[in-house]
Amino acid sequence: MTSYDLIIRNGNIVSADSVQLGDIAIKDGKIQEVAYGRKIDGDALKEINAEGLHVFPGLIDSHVHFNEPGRAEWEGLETGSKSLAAGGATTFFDMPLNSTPPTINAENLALKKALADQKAVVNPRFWGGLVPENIKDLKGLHDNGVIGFKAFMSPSGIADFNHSDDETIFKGMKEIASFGSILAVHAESTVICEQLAEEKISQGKTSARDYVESRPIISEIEAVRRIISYSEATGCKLHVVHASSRKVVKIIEEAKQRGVNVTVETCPHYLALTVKDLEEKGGLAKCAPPLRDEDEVEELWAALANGEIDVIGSDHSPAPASMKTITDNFFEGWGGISGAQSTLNILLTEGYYKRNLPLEKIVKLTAENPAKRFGLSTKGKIATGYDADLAIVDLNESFTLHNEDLYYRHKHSPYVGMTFKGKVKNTLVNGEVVFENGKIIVDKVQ
Ligand SMILES: NC(=O)NC(NC(N)=O)C(=O)[O-]
Ligand SMILES: [Zn+2]
Ligand SMILES: [Zn+2]
Repeated sequence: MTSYDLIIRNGNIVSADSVQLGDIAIKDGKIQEVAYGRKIDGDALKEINAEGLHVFPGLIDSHVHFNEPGRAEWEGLETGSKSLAAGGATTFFDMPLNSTPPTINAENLALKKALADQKAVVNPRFWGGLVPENIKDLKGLHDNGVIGFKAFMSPSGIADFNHSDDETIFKGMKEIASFGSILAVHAESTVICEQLAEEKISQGKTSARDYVESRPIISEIEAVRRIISYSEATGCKLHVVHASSRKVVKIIEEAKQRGVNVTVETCPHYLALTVKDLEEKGGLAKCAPPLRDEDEVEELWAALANGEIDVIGSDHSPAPASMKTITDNFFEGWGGISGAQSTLNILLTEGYYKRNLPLEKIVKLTAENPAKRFGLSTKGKIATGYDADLAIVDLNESFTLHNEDLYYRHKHSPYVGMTFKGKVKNTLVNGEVVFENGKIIVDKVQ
């Protein structure tokens, strides 16, 4: 009898504090042994020779919108999860909105879970929503295993997911704190964004730059300050998603220092793209908060290097091409970027290669930190007893991203045409190879 299901030999194993040569043995979906600097004895049903390659903990993408049920024509759990696997991600947290019905009660959560069980090729997890109508449903969502709750402080762009006024947020946070869960927020100020947009539009100012100026950094800062105060008043754990600027991160940093239980996410697009890209690529690069200028991008990289940011999530928020085509009015068209497949590519090319961001930091931001923050006790690390969720990467291989390389339902992305260094060769989910030689080789996660 063979000792293991799989042995990965001679890979450079990347953890949050080191990169070391070693072997990894896997059985029953779990990592059985990690041997640094020596060979694992015993045999296996399959061996992968990882000589010259790097083995990362699979990415945990804590922020995707896969739109199913109800809006699968925008993406779907199958295409969305396949794109993650192709990019080295092994777990996703699906946001409660852009699916219909949205995940705002236990019944709707059950619908989404059942579909993910049939279709996802990586591990699915779910956020519940906090909306003005569902305070009474939060506990039921929690009891059914949501990661936490997501609220919008400004309009979400989706009719069946209302944004939360301050009363809702405060009440919701008290409730969420009562069972020890966490609130994730889209933090932009409704007052600032709406009034500035109204002004611009009434003056016929609708360029990319006008759109960006209608959602300024101060609008994020104002909302973040307010929600931090609510967190301090209620004791509710807080996670600020998609911070677009280090100035926002600084506010969160100060709160952390006072002992507030708050973390912050940024996204690959704020690290790889600027307002210029929005001007050039149009709707493909439209999101909210919007892309910023180059100096902000560099500051965000500095914040990453300095450990001020906790998590990188893709905020993959796809839509059909027709909704991403903007001719002259940037206030029209879907706000959301298709990018889930490229997170690691961007961190390696723009981070590791261009700005000396250590591989260890990439592991922290994409695996170890999200696992810790959101209570995935068997994920995020390459260590004995952990789930065998892994990405094997050739750091020396370069490629240019083409539309046809994308697994998304709609094969467009602002990253198409970019040349990346570092290519995912294999992705393993629960010990099973799901992506190999450029192809997805399973139908669903085991
Ligand atoms: N309805 C959305 O998917 N919105 C998303 N859109 C972005 N980020 O542009 C988000 O996370 O706010
Ligand atoms: Zn958002
Ligand atoms: Zn989002």
